[in-house]
Amino acid sequence: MSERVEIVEVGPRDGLQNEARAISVTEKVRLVDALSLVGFRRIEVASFVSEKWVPQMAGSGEVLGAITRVSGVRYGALVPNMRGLEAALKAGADEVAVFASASEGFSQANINASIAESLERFRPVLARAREVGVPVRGYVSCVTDCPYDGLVAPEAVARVAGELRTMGCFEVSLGDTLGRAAPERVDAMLGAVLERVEARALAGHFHDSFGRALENVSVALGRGVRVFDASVAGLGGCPYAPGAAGNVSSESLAAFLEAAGFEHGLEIERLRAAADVAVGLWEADG
Ligand SMILES: CC(C)(COP(=O)([O-])OP(=O)([O-])OC[C@H]1O[C@@H](n2cnc3c(N)ncnc32)[C@H](O)[C@@H]1OP(=O)([O-])[O-])[C@@H](O)C(=O)NCCC(=O)NCCSC(=O)C[C@@](C)(O)CC(=O)[O-]
Repeated sequence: MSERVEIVEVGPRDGLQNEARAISVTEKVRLVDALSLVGFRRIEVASFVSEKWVPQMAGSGEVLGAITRVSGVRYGALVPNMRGLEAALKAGADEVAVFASASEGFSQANINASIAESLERFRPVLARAREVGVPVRGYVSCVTDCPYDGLVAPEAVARVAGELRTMGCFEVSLGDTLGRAAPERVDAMLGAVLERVEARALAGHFHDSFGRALENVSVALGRGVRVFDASVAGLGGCPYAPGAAGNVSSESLAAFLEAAGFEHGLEIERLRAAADVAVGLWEADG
């Protein structure tokens, strides 16, 4: 039997947070419901951040309340602080994610805090989530390149990833936020991170601005990473990373993994149907 690689669907969050127009709760729910039938074990559907900072994620509580939950699927949400965590718990998120950066410039631009301040902010979030039995994922953004500070040193990524893991994150997702990473730099970054975090607790999160995301997935597979984030129809980007395109598309990642001899557990026809729903959102965008 071939080895399993998990694709974590992040389109409803990472994708829609960057859309130009306001997407209604009904439209978001339609997309999540289509994705729920595909076979993903985890779908990131919400973000409990300031509506002033990211207006596109308004209504996240309503989205979590209105989706048709499918057994075996964990529905996740981003939380930047305790307030976000409490809102996510109230809305019934099955998993939450805190998000840090390996570069100071992006940390300030994205969450108005230094890296050290952000990690301190996350400690009580992890403690409270542990109390109520909700798993916490940790993101590290800008793992090779930062839109404000330029190149990021592998050791800086390893430090933040190690802190998040030590704090209790069950998984650390390494984000090439700009989609600018060259495979050899991803390899060097992973070499440093693996000194502190075991491969089974890592995920790869590659944006595809320059068409190199799948090469970077390949490098990470070679390093033992077996979880990758992807976005249906390649939706997305980050409002605080100018010029960044969406994540690698879930469809191309599934095809790539299949060709490389891995099992992903997704039903391709249903994935295509969900991609049609996502493309419909763009078309409505004009
Ligand atoms: C962290 C803050 C809130 C700090 O924002 P701040 O201005 O420093 O802090 P604040 O405490 O003064 O809060 C500002 C306002 O937000 C409210 N507020 C405070 N907390 C919350 C909350 N949880 N939910 C809702 N509202 C909140 C708070 O009440 C206040 O409202 P006001 O008094 O002005 O009316 C802000 O910077 C923020 O929301 N940033 C989020 C930015 C974001 O979501 N970026 C995109 C996601 S990260 C990403 O895309 C990278 C990733 C994960 O995909 C991986 C990758 O690709 O690299």
